[in-house]
This record gives sequence, structure tokens and C-alpha cells, in this order.
Amino acid sequence: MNDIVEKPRKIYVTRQIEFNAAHRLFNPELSDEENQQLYGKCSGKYGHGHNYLLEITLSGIIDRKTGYLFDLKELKKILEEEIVARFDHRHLNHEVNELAGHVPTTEILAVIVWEILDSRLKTITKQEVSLHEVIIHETGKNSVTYRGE
Ligand SMILES: Nc1nc2c(c(=O)[nH]1)N=C([C@H](O)[C@H](O)COP(=O)(O)OP(=O)(O)OP(=O)(O)O)CN2
Ligand SMILES: [Zn+2]
Repeated sequence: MNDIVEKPRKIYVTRQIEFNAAHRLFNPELSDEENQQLYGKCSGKYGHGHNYLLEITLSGIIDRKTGYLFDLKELKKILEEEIVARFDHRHLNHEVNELAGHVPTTEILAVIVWEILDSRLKTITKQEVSLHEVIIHETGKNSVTYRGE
């Protein structure tokens, strides 16, 4: 039985969060016609909205004392502070500093979410835990995965 926590085992925990946001796929370095050709209806002048669903996965070794890799209540709090507070009910082209100068595609969003969470987790002294994966579902059919590479 003790073998369960005595042997260092790599394990993964995942927490989902949601936020709603508006965006417009538009590259200001291109003409209106080029944007229309590239992004179609997603480049519409007034933007459109999504209910984003994120899956954030941490990896590391189970703590012998707690039996946790990382307390999911604590992860929930971090995600509310770092992600929901920053992105929920925002217009991604205009209201999020980290996205300034970028076309707010799901790929760009996934990398920015990674950078934000990776920095925050590095302030926590539990070195056995690291960010493993960020998945963002932009629609029920479209999703992007980033693993920090
Ligand atoms: N590689 C990417 N392609 C697209 C992205 C993206 O972020 N990365 N984003 C979009 C748009 O944001 C768009 O709003 C997605 O819309 P759409 O493809 O129409 O979404 P659905 O899956 O819900 O559409 P169906 O019409 O039901 O297929 C576009 N491309
Ligand atoms: Zn969109």
C-alpha cells in the first residue's frame, strides 16, 4: 500500500474554466479586402462572441503528505484571478493588455494563457508541479492545445 506514495509517480490534474468574450479576427497590417479573404465572417467590423472553455492540466509527483499533486481548490482560485478576471466579458481586441498587437485567435490566446499561468505557478514554491497543457475550446467543434514548446 505504501508503494502508492513512496514511488515517485508522474500524474496529471485538470481543471476546467469558462469565460465569455468578444473578438474580431482582423490584422491591421492587411487591407479590409485581405482580412475579409483571410478571416471571412470572423472579420466582421463589430466582432462576435464565444463561450470559451479552457482545460488546464498540471503535472508532477503526488505529495506524500496530502495525496494531492496540487489542490484543485487552489488551482480554481488561481484561474479565477489570472484568467476569468482578465478575459471574462471583455473584447479581446481592445481590453486585454496581453493581447495588444495580436490577432486574437485561439492559438494566440492559448500561448498567452500559458505564459500567464506558467509565471504564476513559478511563484509557488512546489517545484514538483508544472504546467503541462492548455486546451481552449473556442466553439463546440474547434479547439487548440498548447504544451509550452
Ligand atoms: N486556426 C483557427 N481557425 C479559426 C479560428 C481560430 O482561432 N483558429 N477562429 C475562428 C473564428 O473565431 C470563428 O468564430 C469560429 O467560427 P466557426 O468556425 O464558424 O465556428 P463553428 O465551429 O461553431 O462553426 P460551424 O459553422 O458550426 O462549423 C475561425 N477559424
Ligand atoms: Zn470567433
